[in-house]
Amino acid sequence: MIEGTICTPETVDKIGCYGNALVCVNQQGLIASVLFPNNSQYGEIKQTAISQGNYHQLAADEYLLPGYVDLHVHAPQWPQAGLALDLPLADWLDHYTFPLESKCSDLNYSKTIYDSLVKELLSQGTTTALMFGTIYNDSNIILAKACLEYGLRGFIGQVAMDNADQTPAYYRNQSAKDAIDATELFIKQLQKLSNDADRVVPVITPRFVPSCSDACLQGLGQLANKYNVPVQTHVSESSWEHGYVLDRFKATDTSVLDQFGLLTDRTILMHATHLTDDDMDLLAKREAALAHCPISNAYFGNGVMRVKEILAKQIKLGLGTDISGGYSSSIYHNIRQAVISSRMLEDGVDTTKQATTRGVANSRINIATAFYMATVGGAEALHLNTGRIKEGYKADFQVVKSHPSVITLSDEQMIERILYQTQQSDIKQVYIDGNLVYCKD
Ligand SMILES: Nc1nc2[nH]cnc2c(=O)[nH]1
Repeated sequence: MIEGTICTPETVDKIGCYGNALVCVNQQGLIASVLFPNNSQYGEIKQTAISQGNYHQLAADEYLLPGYVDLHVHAPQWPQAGLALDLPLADWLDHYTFPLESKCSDLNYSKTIYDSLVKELLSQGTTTALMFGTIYNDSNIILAKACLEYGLRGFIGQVAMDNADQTPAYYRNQSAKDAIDATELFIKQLQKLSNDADRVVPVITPRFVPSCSDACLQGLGQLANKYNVPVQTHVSESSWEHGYVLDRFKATDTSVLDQFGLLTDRTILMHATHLTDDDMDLLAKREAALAHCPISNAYFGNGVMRVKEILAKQIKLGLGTDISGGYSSSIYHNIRQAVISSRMLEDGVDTTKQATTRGVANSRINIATAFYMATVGGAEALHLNTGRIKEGYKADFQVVKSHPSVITLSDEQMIERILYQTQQSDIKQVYIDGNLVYCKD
């Protein structure tokens, strides 16, 4: 049981902050109740928890927030975070990223980097991560075991990439069949490894349309239908990538994925900076989700995702760090960048143009919306009942210490400042399913 001030997303642009909340967690790791002093049972329930040694009172400057859902991580790229951002997407993949990922054929190396990554994500307040692994089954299993060992809820993809035109010989599936078989094997392996259905979850992962043959996309679509597991891939990420798919299929990524049976209500598509209106309508119709990676998009996206329009169309939308296209492992940094990028989209950036024609009107989002995406948006994309501090939701929390203020702030101002100013060292504890998985010092 935790007592203190809670901050939880209420609507897409409103955060609720409540003092003296008593958050009770049951044996299943769910929030059993959130009580306030005006509740007649408050005192008795609190006393029982204290006498059972099951009570944690937050300090006056600490706040309880939901843990974050990071909807896009490339686990094998963790050693490269904060490096190598000087090339456009296709060159970056060829020059830096494929060579780096191919190192995961070494399982000792895999264990070192995956242990480090999982611990890092927890220390950033991330409680669920949707991750790309590599083409190597054994290495991906090591990532899953790291999630189980340290407690992170991990959705993990066996990467499929067999198109010889767009992938190097040293790092590709030898055939479409090889990619499909490896994916099916991984689904079975992970389902066996995880007793509890949602601690480590296999994800069908065509890297992106350019790196897959038609036969590979077709086979993965059949697996999506057979196993009803999540699907993840990059879409319409850069001018080059968007144009490549238009050239090859005379259609956009979103509609190509749909043709191959890969656009389901369990699909999460990353980046999507070049979506058309038709793409958005199709996404809404299929109930597929999007992952906004605003830091990464500033490097590779060649544009800003139209977040406001996407939300208005009720498309599920979460946030991702995109390690290592994004330099940071922090969802806080991406919350801030999501707001900043939306402001630049609205205002435009080329001051040689008239202010009235420079930007895209009505594009800005506020920090509450970015927080909503980091919590509820990501949770909805993965069909998880997490992301809110509310009865029935998973007890996935972070305890954050606020920075001292020279003026008195309301709780609403405090959460705004927390979202803008929290650093890794301010995150004191992290809980997943009610279990303490990270404690600073
Ligand atoms: N940002 C990003 N985009 C991709 N498109 C295909 N592969 C990748 C990748 O590793 N990172």
